[in-house]
Amino acid sequence: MKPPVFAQMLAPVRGRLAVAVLLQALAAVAGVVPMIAVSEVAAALLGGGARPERVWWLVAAGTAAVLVSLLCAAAASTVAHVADNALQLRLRRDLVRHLARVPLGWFSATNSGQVKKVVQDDIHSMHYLVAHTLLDVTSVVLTPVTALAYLLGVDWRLALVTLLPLAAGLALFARAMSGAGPLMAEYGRAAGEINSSVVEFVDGIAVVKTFGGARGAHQRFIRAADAFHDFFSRWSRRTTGVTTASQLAVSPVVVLIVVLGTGLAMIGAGWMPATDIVPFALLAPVIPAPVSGIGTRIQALRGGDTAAKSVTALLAEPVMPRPSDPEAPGEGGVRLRGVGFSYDGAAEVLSGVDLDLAPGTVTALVGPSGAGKSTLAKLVARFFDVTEGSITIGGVDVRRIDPAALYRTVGFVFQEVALLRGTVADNIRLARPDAPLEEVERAARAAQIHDRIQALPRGYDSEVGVDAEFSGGEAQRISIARALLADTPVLVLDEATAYADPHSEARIQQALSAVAAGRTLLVIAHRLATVREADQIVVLDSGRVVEKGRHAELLARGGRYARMWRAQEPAQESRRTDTVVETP
Ligand SMILES: Nc1ncnc2c1ncn2[C@@H]1O[C@H](COP(=O)(O)OP(=O)(O)OP(=O)(O)O)[C@@H](O)[C@H]1O
Repeated sequence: MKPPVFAQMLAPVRGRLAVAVLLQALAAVAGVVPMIAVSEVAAALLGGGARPERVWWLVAAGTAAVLVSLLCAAAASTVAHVADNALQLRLRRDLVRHLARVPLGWFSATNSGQVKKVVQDDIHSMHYLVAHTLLDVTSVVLTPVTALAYLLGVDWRLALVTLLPLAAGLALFARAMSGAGPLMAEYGRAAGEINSSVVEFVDGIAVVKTFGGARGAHQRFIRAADAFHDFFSRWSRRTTGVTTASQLAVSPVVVLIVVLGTGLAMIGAGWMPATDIVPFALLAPVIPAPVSGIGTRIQALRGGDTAAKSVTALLAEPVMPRPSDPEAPGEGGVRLRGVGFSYDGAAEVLSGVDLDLAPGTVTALVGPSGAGKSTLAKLVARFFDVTEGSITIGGVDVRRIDPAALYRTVGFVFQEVALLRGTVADNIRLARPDAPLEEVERAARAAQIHDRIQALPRGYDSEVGVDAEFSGGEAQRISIARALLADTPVLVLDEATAYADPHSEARIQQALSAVAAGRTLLVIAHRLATVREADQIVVLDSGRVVEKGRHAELLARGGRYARMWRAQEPAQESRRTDTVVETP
């Protein structure tokens, strides 16, 4: 049988955990000693002829054992928590180090959710396992074993009888759990269905209500809740009886009835002295007690193992190879030769793309949705590595450039702007934390956002999310200021389509014109009106370059671009006054 994954993960702190488990074992054994002492005292007193000094010795031993047990348990918990801290620190460091090396493009919304779950929830599950469950299991096993060992010494026959309720409890528990695997999977499915229908309902409530679908979405939730209820009723009907019988079998009353009944019969038959019943009355209920908490402990161990598997899987995500002998990116443009790319190794998203972005020029990428525009743009900033061909900057392959140097060379302005917690100035300074405020302001002015920032209560020191809230268009202009300050010679930008307000849009376009000055710009354009003046327009379709040229040339050619232009023409007319991304 393969050892559980968490066992391998605990290897670095195995020594400390062994010490913690040993201390807990001492605590568990010492915890039984006072009960043994009391039963010995009681037996001695009941039997008559007890020597006072023996009784005092027993009292002293019992008291000392209580102290030892408490101290050992506290020490075990401390050592386990220290081990847990060390493990968490190590895992978090490993995760951060690893995540810094996976391709940037890997961080899609889904994967970011996965990272959040692993770093927060799974590491927490592992904390529970390392700092609590292992010690808990140790005492739950050793306490009854110690009690049983003592009782075997008193009277082995009656000691074996104390095992009967334990055996019955375990057998009933096993019966309740037989076939639980598929049922647990069904439980997971039913609970998941409820969760997703609630999320769907809440997330989409505006859309759902506007389009009159509230009833439908509501129905889905009600159906999921009903299904969960049905499942739960079936589960309860199937297991409640057996689980209750199992709990009853190990309850102190039943244990005492069985053990004392048998004991009294044995005394009556003259098989054992009457005083020997005392230790059994005190210690027998301890023996089957662990059965009542077995379910939660198995659950905790399983949870820890599942969490360890997720952490292992995240640590196994392929990383981007780093150049062993990196080169500095050369001066000059960006060149793509025979570029092919596939996300899954099967479906080709890009193939045979040849493209030259001459220094200081604007290249617009256009094409239908899903043509591969964003993918191509991301390859330039090495969010992923090409599957075929090569991308060079100033003659140096991007794979041979140190990532930090690459990010100083290629900047990105996304449609989805991420403003981080911190001051507005820090947000603009992201790439150059030491940039003086004058430069920050100059960038903000060029990005058409300076006045808005000045109007905030604390100006550039206002905190995003605290006393600075920005609209989508404003946030985009901040990200443009960020790109201006970063001052990368190559800039990739995903043109915003979301900001329909003409005023905001015109200001974004002005800001983009400032960005274009003197830079090699690759812009993903959704509206052709914004790229009329580009030095080069590249039309992508199904991952291939189907046309390339300037606006007038492409129109005159009457091909794909001309058709797209005509299709968008009414929109172009209404936006004719827009500023475009102009060549400097
Ligand atoms: N992270 C990803 N994993 C797998 N497939 C992806 C991923 N991102 C994009 N794709 C797929 O690659 C193809 C090209 O997508 P891409 O986003 O590059 O197109 P696009 O031209 O930018 O589209 P749009 O204009 O709609 O943004 C699509 O079929 C898309 O489903």
